[in-house]
Amino acid sequence: MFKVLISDPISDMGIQKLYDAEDVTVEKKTGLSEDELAAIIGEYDALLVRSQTKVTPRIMEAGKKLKAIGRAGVGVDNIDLNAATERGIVVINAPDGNTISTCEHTFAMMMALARNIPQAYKKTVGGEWDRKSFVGVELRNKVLGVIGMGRIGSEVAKRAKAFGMEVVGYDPFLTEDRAEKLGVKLGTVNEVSAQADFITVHTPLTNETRGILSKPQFELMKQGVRIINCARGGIIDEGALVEAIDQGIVAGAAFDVFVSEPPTADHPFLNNPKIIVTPHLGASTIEAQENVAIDVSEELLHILRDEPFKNAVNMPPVPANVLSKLQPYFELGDKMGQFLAQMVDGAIGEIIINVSGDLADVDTQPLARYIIKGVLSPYMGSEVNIVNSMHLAKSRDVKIERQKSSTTKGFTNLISLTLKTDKEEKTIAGTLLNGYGARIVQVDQYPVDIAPAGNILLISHTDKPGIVGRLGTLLGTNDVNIATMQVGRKVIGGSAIMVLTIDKPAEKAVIDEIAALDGLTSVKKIQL
Ligand SMILES: NC(=O)c1ccc[n+]([C@@H]2O[C@H](COP(=O)([O-])OP(=O)(O)OC[C@H]3O[C@@H](n4cnc5c(N)ncnc54)[C@H](O)[C@@H]3O)[C@@H](O)[C@H]2O)c1
Ligand SMILES: O=C(O)CC[C@@H](O)C(=O)O
Repeated sequence: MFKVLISDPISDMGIQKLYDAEDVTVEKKTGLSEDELAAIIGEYDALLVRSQTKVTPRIMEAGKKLKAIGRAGVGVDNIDLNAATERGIVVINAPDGNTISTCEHTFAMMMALARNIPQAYKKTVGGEWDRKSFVGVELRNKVLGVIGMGRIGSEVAKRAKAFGMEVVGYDPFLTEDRAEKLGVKLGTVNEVSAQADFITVHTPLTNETRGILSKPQFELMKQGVRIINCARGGIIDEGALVEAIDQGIVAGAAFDVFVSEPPTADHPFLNNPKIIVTPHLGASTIEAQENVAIDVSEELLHILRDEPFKNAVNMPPVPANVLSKLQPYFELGDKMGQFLAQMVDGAIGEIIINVSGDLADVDTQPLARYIIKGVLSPYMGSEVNIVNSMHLAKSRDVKIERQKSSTTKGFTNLISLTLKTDKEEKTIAGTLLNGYGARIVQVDQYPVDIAPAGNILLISHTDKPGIVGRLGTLLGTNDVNIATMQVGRKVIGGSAIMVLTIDKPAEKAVIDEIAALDGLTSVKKIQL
């Protein structure tokens, strides 16, 4: 008999399958402190949570029998995934069940914003009959900017079309084809910022998306733009938004999520009459809570019964003989993926992985999972992992090709990675060097020797005197210390690259200054 503990309020209808299962007993104990949970978790085979329970390494250490942790929802920010993976605990989530509810909440926020409903309600119930202060705007014929066109963003776009809005969207995975099918015009973040009357964000919170709408974007926006965030706090810079409201650029904003939740009483959003707020209610509908509970309960039963399951967000088992050959290359593969994903421009359409040497003797799928996780993680953050990376890439129509070849170019083993986007095709190669560890040994056609870690600047330029000096001076002036520097070229005076590792990330303004140097073709900031 398996024992399942439910430690957050979760829809009873949704977990009926667990109650009905003859091989499962279910106990509900909500509101437990970490101490209380740690004291009892040892009895249970599975734990089912929403977002309140923090499943820390200590809880997992105490959960000696734990086989699975289920999250009734999308974000697994409250579960320590590394600790779960280390202990072989499968973590599953329910990514689809709350899409529509969150999309509808976004629309509710957009309409409340357009018609000042919360503000008007407050005055009316306060006894005032004020019709002059709350003249709104129509959605029809307005431009909606959608940043992040995944599950929720795409549903929002569809509904906006029905309201007669024009939609302009940005997502690194949004190809021309898919955009056309959705009736969405493609744009960059800055283009979306400049064109939209309403802007809504639907990305995860990652290094790339943190502050994706900040001061420079607000400065590009139309006077009177309205902003909505029902995704994650921090995607829109909270301080810059308040400033843009004060400057009259932003007419109003609607937020369901905050950098820190719940926000403190002095949070600037709470006393601003132009900002409407809800307490992270996107997924709070009867239907969504039922859907996510059904999805996660079914998956938990599969895991407990050793049946195949799909929505794991951490690690699957790999046969020992395959693991021993591939494991040393997992981290390199992940870093190569992150490196190349930050190097390319455009929407990724194809990932080609080529291995040679001993690595070619085994099934390289587990390694490919790490590489693809690396490729997707700058866009998807902690949502992507080695269990779901292939699935996520394929579900976004990204073609994956695994090849084997006999050319190791003098190395014992070589991994070569190519990304094809709608704009370009780029390749890097990496290996493990005896005594030196992981190295990227080729970037495009140039031989290099880069440890894939820390802050890297990758610069394409024309090979001519003075560039290295000007760049060094510029970085020095901006207090950016160069740790290592390499240059590579094909012919004297031709195209060349420079790879610098620097001691701290370069600010956007510094990158812009570098890009403006005479002779430079491109500069890419890579963070590993
Ligand atoms: N308010 C709530 O209660 C609630 C409920 C559900 C989901 N969410 C949040 O909503 C967000 C979207 O959820 P989803 O289910 O649509 O996820 P999803 O994975 O289907 O879509 C996210 C999209 O963001 C894109 N993206 C990643 N980096 C980007 C970047 N730099 N610029 C533009 N786009 C980028 C991805 O390519 C992907 O298509 C998540 O943050 C999720 O946690 C909030
Ligand atoms: O209401 C919840 O459980 C949070 C939902 C949402 O933020 C998610 O990531 O699924």
